[in-house]
Amino acid sequence: MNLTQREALLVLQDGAVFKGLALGKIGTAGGEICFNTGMTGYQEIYTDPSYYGQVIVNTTSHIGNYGVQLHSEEESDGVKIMGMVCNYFSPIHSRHTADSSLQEYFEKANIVGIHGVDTRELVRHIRDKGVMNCIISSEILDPEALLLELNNVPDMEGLELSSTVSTRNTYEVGSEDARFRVAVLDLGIKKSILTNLANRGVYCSVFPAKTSFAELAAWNPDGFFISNGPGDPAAMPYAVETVKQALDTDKPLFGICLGHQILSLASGISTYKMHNGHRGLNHPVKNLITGRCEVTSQNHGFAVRADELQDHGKVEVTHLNLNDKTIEGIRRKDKPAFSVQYHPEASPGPHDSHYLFDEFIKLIKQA
Ligand SMILES: NC(=O)CC[C@H](N)C(=O)O
Repeated sequence: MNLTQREALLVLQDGAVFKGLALGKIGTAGGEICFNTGMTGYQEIYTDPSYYGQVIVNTTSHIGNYGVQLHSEEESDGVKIMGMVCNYFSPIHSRHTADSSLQEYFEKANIVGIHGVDTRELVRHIRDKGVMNCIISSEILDPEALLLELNNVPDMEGLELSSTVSTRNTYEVGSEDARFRVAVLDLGIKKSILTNLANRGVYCSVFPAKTSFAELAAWNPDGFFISNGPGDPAAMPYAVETVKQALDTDKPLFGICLGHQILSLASGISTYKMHNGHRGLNHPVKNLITGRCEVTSQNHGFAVRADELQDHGKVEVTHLNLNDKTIEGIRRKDKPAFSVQYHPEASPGPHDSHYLFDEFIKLIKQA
């Protein structure tokens, strides 16, 4: 497949302009600009619903070179990012199991991208200035006009997005004869989380984001799972309320990423927007209980406040990020509930943290 040599532009909210070439669909797209440093797993990243509303910069030097696999490497029912920026975009792919090229995949999903951008320069710029919105276009090549368009891109702070990407209808995953039943609150769940639960003998019922606690409880679960997802956790009082009520049952509860932030909010700890998020596959995290270091997969732009966790009567910190000491995991002292900010399902990423799923099962068995 040949790429066009059509020009494209990336314009940041602060007026910085980067020139490149078009990829994917010809068009215009805006969102919050985020960089992911992972060297593999681009398809899992593009289909992770937590990236909804965001334009992804892949800092790895080659993108597209292994094509895409239609179902096995998708983390949801399709591409969820708003747009993509990279340095070298490969028009050809070589992997005998690939179903198509990334170019074709993006065209079908209506995703606009730009390649040939010096991603090192771009990331240094965002790293220093902090996270901001951006717009990419292969149809409007006037920076001033794009800056005006950028005003229509909503600010991520205060934005509720889970109800847009969550399932419309409740569905089940796993075998009905499984040993345990877990009610999953889908705030934008990745498929591999459900696979990890089902592989451990869990029958999951996956509920839409705005399902009331009464509906979850009526299914008579043995435990609750609160998923990852896009947007600002502080804009989701409905999910915080559901988690508060789930905690009152004293049944085991496990949260990942957005789910971790919601458990924190439900426990009286606030969240904040980070200067830049953590997105990549090699973030070192210290498990404070075992003293071990885990190499983790991460994708978040908000975090929970460390100062509010000091001497907190009901919550203790279980995991710390070794790069910047941000909170990576908590557990309730008074309830069988815990959560992590990073992604133990490791898709894409290292498998160091799979044990957390086992710990959830152990809590359910004990209960
Ligand atoms: N992966 C996630 O669940 C992301 C959570 C949240 N939207 C954040 O950016 O921090």
